[in-house]
Amino acid sequence: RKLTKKRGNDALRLPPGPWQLPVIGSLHHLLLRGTLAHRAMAGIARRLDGAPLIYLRLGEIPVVVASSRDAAREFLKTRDANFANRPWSSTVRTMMVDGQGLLFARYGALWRQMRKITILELLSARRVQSFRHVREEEVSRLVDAVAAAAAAPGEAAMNVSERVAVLITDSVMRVMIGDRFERREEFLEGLDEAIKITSGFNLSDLFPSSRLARLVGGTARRAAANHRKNFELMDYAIKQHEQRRAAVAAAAADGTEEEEDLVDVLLRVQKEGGLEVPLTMGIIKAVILDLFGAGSETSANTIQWAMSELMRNPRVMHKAQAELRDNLCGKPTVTEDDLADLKYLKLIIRETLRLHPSVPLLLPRECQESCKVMGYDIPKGTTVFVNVWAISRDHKYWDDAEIFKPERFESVAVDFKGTDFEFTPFGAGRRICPGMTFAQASMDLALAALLYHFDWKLPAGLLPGELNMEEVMGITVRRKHDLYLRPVVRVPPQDAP
Ligand code: HEM
Repeated sequence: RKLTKKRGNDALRLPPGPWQLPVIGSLHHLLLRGTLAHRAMAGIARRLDGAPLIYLRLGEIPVVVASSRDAAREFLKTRDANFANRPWSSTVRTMMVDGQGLLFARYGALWRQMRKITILELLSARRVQSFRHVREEEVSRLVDAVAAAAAAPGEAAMNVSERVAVLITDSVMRVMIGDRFERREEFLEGLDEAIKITSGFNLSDLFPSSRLARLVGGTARRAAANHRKNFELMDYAIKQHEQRRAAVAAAAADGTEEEEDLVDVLLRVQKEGGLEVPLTMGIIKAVILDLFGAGSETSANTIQWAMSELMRNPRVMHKAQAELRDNLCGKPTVTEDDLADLKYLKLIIRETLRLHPSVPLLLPRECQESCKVMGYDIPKGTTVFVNVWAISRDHKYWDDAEIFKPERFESVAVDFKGTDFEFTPFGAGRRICPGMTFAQASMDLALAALLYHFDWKLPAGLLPGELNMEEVMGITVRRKHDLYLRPVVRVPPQDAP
C-alpha cells in the first residue's frame, strides 16, 4: 500500500498510492465510488495519512497528484519549467490544427509566442477595459430579464443558472467574434460537444497504445467531426471580419482600437508579421476556440456557485446587499465605476473560488525530465495534477475550512494571484490562467447587479441549508442541478416597466 512499484521501476521511490489492478491500474478507485475525481483523489490522499503526493496509474498513464500547499509550490514554482508542458492526449491531438498545438498544449516556441500575444494583446488589462461597454450592456440585459421574471404572475422561480450562462456566453462571443455572428447557436452547440468530448475519462486517452480502445471509444471520430465543424464556423467568422475590414479600408475610415474584437486583433497581428512562428489561420481559429472554451463555463459557474452560497448563507447575502445599496444610494444602474468600493463583494468571489474552484485539479501538467520532488521520484512523462480543491479546503491552512466565510480574507493576506500556494484556483507560474482579469471583471459586475437590484427567494418550502450543492464534472465543475430562485425587485432598473 505504501510504495507502488512497477516492473522495471524497482529502483524508483514513487509516491504512495492505492492498490492497482492489472490493465486498468488505479482507475477503479476513481470510477467505482461514484465521486468526482478531485474528491476521490482527496480521499485517497487522506487514507494514505495525508500524503502530499500520491501515485496513480490510470490505464497506461502514470499520474501524480499534489494535495498539499508545499507540493503545489514544488510543481507550480520551484520546478515550474520542468512541469510547464501539458500532456498531449490523442483526443486533443485529433482536435489540433495542422499539427500545431492548441494554446493550452505543448510548451515550446508556438506556445510562448501565443502566450505573449494573449497576455499583451488579447487579455491585457487595457483590452479588458476596452470591453467595458460590452459587459455593462450584457449585464443590463440580464437585469431586464430578471426584472421580467420578477414581474411574472405567481411564485414561479427562474432558472438563474441558464440566464447567467447566457450572459457570459453572449459577452464572451461579442468580445471575441463581435456583434455580427449570426451562427451563434451552431457555434454554441459545437463548443458544447467539444466540452463533452474532452471532459471526463475516455478510453483512447487512457490506453493510447490500444487500437481497440480507439475503436470502442469512438471519441476520435467524434472529435474529428467536431473539429471540422468548429473550424468551418471559425472560417465563416474570419471571412466576415475580412470583408468588413476591406469595406472599412475602402471607405477610408480608420477603425479605432476600442472597436477591435479579438479576431480583429489576431488578424492585425498576423498582418503586422515579424513573428517567430507565422500566425496561420489555423492558429487564429484554435486560439479563439480555446479562449472561448476556457473563458465561458469557468466564469459562469463561479457566479452560480456564488449565488448558491449566498442563498445558503443569508447573513452574507444581507451584508453584501447592504454594502451595495449603501454605496449606490438608489442609482438606477450598477456600472464598473461603482465596483472599486465594493470590498465585501470581492471577498465573496474569493471565498467562492476557494470552496468551488471551477478547475479543481488545474489543467494537467507533464513531467519533461525525471526528477525528485519531496524525496519521491517523478518519472519523465508522468501527468501531474494539483488538487486545488483539496488544498483550499484543508484544515491545516484554513479555519472552519468548510464554512463559507468571506471575512476570513480580511485578516489574512491570501489572494488567488498565484503566490499563495494554499489558494491557486487560477493556477500559478508559467501556465497561470491569463484570463484572470477578464474573468474578475465579468463576475464582479454580474454579481453586483444581481444583488443590488433584487432580493432572492428559494423555491417554496426550501430552507437555506437544504439547497442542493451537488457537483458534476464537465471540463469544469458545475452545479449538478440548475439553480432556481425567485427574484423580487428592490431597486428598479433604469428602463423598468
Ligand atoms: C473563474 C474563472 C476562471 C478560472 C477559475 C480559471 C482557471 C484556470 C486554470 C486553473 C487554468 C490552468 C492553470 C494551470 O495549469 O496552472 C487556466 C488556464 C487557462 N485559462 Fe483560465 N480560468 C478562468 C477564466 C478564464 C477566462 C475568462 C479566460 C479567457 C478569456 C481564460 C483563459 C485561460 C487560458 C487560455 C488558459 C491556458 C493557459 C496556458 O496553458 O498557458 N480563463 N484557467
